Amino acid sequence: AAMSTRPVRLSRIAEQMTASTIREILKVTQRPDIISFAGGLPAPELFPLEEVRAATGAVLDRYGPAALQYSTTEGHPPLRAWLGDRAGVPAQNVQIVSGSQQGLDLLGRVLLDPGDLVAVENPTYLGALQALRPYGARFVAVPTDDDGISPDGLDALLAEQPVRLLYAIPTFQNPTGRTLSRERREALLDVAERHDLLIIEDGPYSDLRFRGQAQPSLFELALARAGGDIESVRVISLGTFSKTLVPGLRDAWVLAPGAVIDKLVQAKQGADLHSPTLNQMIIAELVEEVLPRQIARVREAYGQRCAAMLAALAERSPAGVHWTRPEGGMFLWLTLPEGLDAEKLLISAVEAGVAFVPGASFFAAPGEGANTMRLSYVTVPEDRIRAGVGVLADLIDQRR
Ligand SMILES: Cc1ncc(COP(=O)(O)O)c(CN[C@@H](CCCC(=O)O)C(=O)O)c1O
Repeated sequence: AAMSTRPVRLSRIAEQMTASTIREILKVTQRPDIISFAGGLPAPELFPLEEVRAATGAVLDRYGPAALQYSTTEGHPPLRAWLGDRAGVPAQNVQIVSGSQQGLDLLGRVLLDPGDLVAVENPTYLGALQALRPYGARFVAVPTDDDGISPDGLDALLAEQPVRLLYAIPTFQNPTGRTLSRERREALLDVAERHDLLIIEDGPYSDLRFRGQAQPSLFELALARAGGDIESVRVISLGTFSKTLVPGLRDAWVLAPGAVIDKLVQAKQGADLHSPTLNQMIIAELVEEVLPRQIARVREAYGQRCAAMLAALAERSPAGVHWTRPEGGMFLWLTLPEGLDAEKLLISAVEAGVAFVPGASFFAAPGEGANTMRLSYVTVPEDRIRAGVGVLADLIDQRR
């Protein structure tokens, strides 16, 4: 029968899929009056709109119809070459993906077997949990402290459990805003080498430093240890233009050994054939001049907005609440007094016109982090940051 009232039977993988809390909250925060500290959405008023308009014209003039035609899965050659040069790797070790979110999905597909143990920070980026879970990943939390991943804790974990890979955000971590020190990065690589551990380093915020000392990525350190030979590097690097240029063009990349890139290409052929041709060409047009200027602009603005949020929190210092002090990135992480439920707080906060992401969704283990929450300080201007923090502080104090 072509028609039926029986529900369509979904796959077992589909059954394991969950919604992204951030994406669900974003639907609510479309209301213009909402002060949203929820999504890690870059400040829209800082987008290089005119530069994108000019780049689009230049690309269409230069490439004509080819800019709108199918293109190769690996990605736009000038963009891969630029990224390869910047990372010190051959262009064939650079794979363009439609957002680092697609990079996570494709890496899950080519690296994970059902049941594989994936070590993650606790808390970690919920989009990684969402991307990897359908491939059968079982998550195990790496011991972390106020300074991020504990290399000794990871060493102990690896001695006990057959971890398939570590997924980490060492620089301006999502959701905590923490950054691993240089010595922890070195110690982490020592532990990884000892256990032959594969690391996926996700670094969307690495360029957004507004305080403190710049740190080399795990990938850079591992490439140096390998004498520049990426084929023997066991850190796969994810990067994106979403946080430094614009997120809506969905342009990001993966740096990996050739064997992984070859499989990513095949997985991507099956997923979407290639990333949008025009978008890649526009980004390639912007990387030389506009990107450095834009990075300087957003660092300045985000540093001011972070300072505004920290000042508002310090001023109101809601009783029993503590928070992280990021050196860069987009987020800070609040821990509420025990017993205070951030998901309940969100309901009254949205009624009062403020949104944030409750922390529980960032924990791989269910039931953890009920009294935690993530605040993004980049999307709204400073006066609305102060107002929004005031509303949250009042709600928290009322719940004391
Ligand atoms: C650690 C980490 N890895 C990958 C991504 C996805 O970035 P892409 O735009 O796919 O390159 C992100 C972006 N996460 C933001 C944006 C999600 C925005 C959204 O779901 O609309 C957030 O946590 O709010 C990230 O934080």
